[in-house]
Amino acid sequence: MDKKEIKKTIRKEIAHLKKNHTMEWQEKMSALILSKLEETDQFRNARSIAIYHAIPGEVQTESFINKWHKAKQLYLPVIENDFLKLQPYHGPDNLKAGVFGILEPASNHPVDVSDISLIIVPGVAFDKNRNRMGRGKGYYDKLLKHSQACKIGICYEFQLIDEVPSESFDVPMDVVITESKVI
Ligand SMILES: Nc1nc2c(c(=O)[nH]1)N(C=O)[C@@H](CNc1ccc(C(=O)N[C@@H](CCC(=O)O)C(=O)O)cc1)CN2
Ligand SMILES: Nc1ncnc2c1ncn2[C@@H]1O[C@H](COP(=O)(O)OP(=O)(O)OP(=O)(O)O)[C@@H](O)[C@H]1O
Repeated sequence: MDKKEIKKTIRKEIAHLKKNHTMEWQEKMSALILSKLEETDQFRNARSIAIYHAIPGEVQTESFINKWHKAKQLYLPVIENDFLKLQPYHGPDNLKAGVFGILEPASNHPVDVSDISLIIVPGVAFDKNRNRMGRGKGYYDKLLKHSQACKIGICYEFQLIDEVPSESFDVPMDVVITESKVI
């Protein structure tokens, strides 16, 4: 199997594992994961932080976004012509459903990625070398390529696998956080 095929198989396996976890479980674990994130120096020192608005099965970020958006400048991804742009988050009333039904900021003032000091990255799976794979569209790879920011991947423990088949364009994380460890 080539790397693309292996990634496809992993995506199916993780999607299957996600079905075993209720939203209640996800909310509880997400709170644990995000409390570990809050304890990192990278988070404490960051003023401008990119995060994502979660969909079911991902580490749930809504309470965290509400908690921090006044103390830090938060940005959320918006898909524009097959590229991710980071738009400032101005509160829950300023969101609209974008492609794939993910909530995105409605305003259009994208920030330069070089102005962001920390990017919280979602992923389908990560490994102990902090390699990451996503949903297979390369959106985050293309965004992270242009960024010097600290990149922190967050996921549930069941999304940590032995080895993500990393390809030349995959950008590794600086830190990966699950409910039971910080890698
Ligand atoms: N919460 C969140 N926001 C994000 C991302 C993400 O992974 N999570 N993205 C990271 O790139 C971008 C959106 N990328 C996406 C890429 C593909 C699919 C997708 O293929 N959806 C399938 C089924 C869902 C699945 O893969 O399980 C579909 O709609 O048919 C969804 C989002 C930007 N915003
Ligand atoms: N830096 C890049 N420049 C151009 N194309 C890229 C780049 N990175 C990835 N791609 C393209 O995107 C496709 C998907 O890549 P990959 O499977 O690594 O996505 P992913 O990491 O799972 O997705 P995502 O980053 O959206 O979460 C690749 O086949 C590649 O052609």
